[in-house]
Amino acid sequence: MDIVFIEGLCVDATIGVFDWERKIKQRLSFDLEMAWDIRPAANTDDLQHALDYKAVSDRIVEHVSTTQYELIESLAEELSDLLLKEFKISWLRMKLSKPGAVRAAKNVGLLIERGQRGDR
Ligand SMILES: Nc1nc2c(c(=O)[nH]1)N=C([C@H](O)[C@@H](O)CO)CN2
Repeated sequence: MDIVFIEGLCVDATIGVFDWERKIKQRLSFDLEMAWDIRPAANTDDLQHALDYKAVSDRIVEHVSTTQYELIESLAEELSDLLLKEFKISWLRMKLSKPGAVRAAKNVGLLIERGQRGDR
């Protein structure tokens, strides 16, 4: 299976478990790998047959900037679920980074895989 990817998609979000976090925006960053057979798009040279990384990126920005969660786990789960359904993606790997969360760390976050990868 082929992969369509998005790296370093940054969105400012209201997210966190502490009261002060509800009053500010914090930068989140997303790296996504999404299973997709690219041959129909390649054979037709038609975006209709491609997994449109711009449309996926726009959807992520819209969802993250219009919702509020305490845990990044909740956001990751909801977002991966809606991407799988809305874009008919069979499998994805999502790295969700909250780089400002721990002062002593360069980065913290989650790496999740959802769906069925299919043929490898
Ligand atoms: N596994 C998680 N651990 C923590 C989270 C989280 O969302 N998932 N969140 C926090 C705080 O909101 C933190 O980001 C503030 O510094 C702590 N641990």
